Amino acid sequence: MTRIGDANDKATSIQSLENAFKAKSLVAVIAGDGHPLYPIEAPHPYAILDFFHITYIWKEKQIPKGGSQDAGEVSVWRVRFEKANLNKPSWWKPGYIPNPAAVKTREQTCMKCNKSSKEIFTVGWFCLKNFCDDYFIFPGQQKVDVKGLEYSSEFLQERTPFTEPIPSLTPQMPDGKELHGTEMASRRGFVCPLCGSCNRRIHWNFLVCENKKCTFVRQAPMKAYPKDALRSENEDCIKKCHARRLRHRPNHLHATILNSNHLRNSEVLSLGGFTVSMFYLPDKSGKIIGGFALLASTPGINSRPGGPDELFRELEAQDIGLRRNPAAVAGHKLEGLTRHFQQNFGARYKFGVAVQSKGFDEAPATILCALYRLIWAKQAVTSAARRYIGALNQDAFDGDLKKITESKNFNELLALGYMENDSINYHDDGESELGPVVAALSLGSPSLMRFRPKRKSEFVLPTQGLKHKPVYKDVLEVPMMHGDMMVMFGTQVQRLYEHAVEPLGKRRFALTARYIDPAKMVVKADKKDADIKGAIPERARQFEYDGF
Ligand SMILES: O=C(O)CCC(=O)C(=O)O
Ligand SMILES: [Fe+2]
Repeated sequence: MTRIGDANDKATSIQSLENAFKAKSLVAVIAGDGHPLYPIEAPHPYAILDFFHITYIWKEKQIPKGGSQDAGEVSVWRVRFEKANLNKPSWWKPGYIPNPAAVKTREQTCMKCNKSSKEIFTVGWFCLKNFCDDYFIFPGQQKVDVKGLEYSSEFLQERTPFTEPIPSLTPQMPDGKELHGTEMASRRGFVCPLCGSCNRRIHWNFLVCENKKCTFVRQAPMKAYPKDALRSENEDCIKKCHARRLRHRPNHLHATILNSNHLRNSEVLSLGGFTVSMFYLPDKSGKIIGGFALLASTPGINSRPGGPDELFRELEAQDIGLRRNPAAVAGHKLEGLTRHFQQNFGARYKFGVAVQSKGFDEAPATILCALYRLIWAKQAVTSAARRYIGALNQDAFDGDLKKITESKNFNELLALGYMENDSINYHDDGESELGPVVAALSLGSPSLMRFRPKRKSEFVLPTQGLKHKPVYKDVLEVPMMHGDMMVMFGTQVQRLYEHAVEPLGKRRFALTARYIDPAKMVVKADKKDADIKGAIPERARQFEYDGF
């Protein structure tokens, strides 16, 4: 890459550095291992140097690397960082201790702009203010020859004392005593107390140093999430959703219908002990292609033995293997992890992220108990949907929809853990080997689930004045409270809609069950693996659920 024009003065990066310079702020400097001026071999892909302060910012002319002088000069920003604590040895330059008072660069005021500039080059002084007519011109009106400019030794050796207090660069390890384990301070990364490496919070129940040469591991068991914290999160969620529902018509019992034109078909019914809100989702021609059901739980259901209260308390006390997995540029030094923590049970569910999987025979009772609740929910919701569409004209729904009740039992369950501020962005559950029904049980903190049509759905709705407007915004927003379940049905729903989940609290589990068709798996070994891992063990029968 060769720079062909002057650097932008308004870029946020230079503006923030200017602000830090003016405010005399401390800046923690992190160096990547690709830097050609590293005086030692870089110990990590990214290494934290120290706290620095900015002591000079100027714009400098140069001939772009790889270009010739004829190609023209360009101006680039330069920022001088000096280490804040000059008495502390620098690990990247062993043995070097600078003398703060040794040298001072000469400064001179420009006759043209009346601003002072440092004499930073060996060739002598000239104005360094890029807005000045005399910028890069010696006082005698002679242009500075940009080729071969060298910084003066005074400028290189100058040191500016930093007189404000310098805090520690190392944040404190999350304190197991005061925290319950899923708040921001716990979910953030940590600095290894053994080797000093910076680490990401990868595992739900323990901390491990990512430096392969280090052995640091520390258990981080969750404390029981306080009941009153859950209560107040629930109250806040109910208030927030209630206020939003009132702003939209029709005012639905549980959900916010953001586009009533779009969601014309909905009903509320009772299934088992649950109040169930059914929303039937259309394609662009208005035909129902499937739907979404929210099964709202009750305190009675939640507190039954083996019910959501017990499941939540068991999940927070156990280590079921939840971890964050590489989501972006896996294996690269810029690798990004999923926001939420995952563990796959049963057949392996392959989506954008590779998640570790355990067979149902290895699954704890909690998972199998949740699985049977979801199997019940699937059966109850799809039967109700079949009744609803059965009463409609044949051309009001997609023909394939009748098959949903015949779809196979779930053979997979993905457990997700969300800490404070974790979320899952818009996506579909539409991988080709997936069955048409997906069901989830929500435990702990409340959350908001949102649905919107995808661009490819080509939805257009007539709006006022008969102009037609595409719809890609949320059409439905549903709170999922502790103990609630949701069911999505219809393959086309996943093709034309996407959903996102935003937890509104600090500890939530979502257990989502699917059917993954081994016959559609390309690799033979995967099919066998799915058959074995997805078989529900006999001992799980005791968890069969009746809807109450
Ligand atoms: O967190 C949830 O309730 C559901 C998450 C989800 O959409 C998924 O697992 O695909
Ligand atoms: Fe999903």
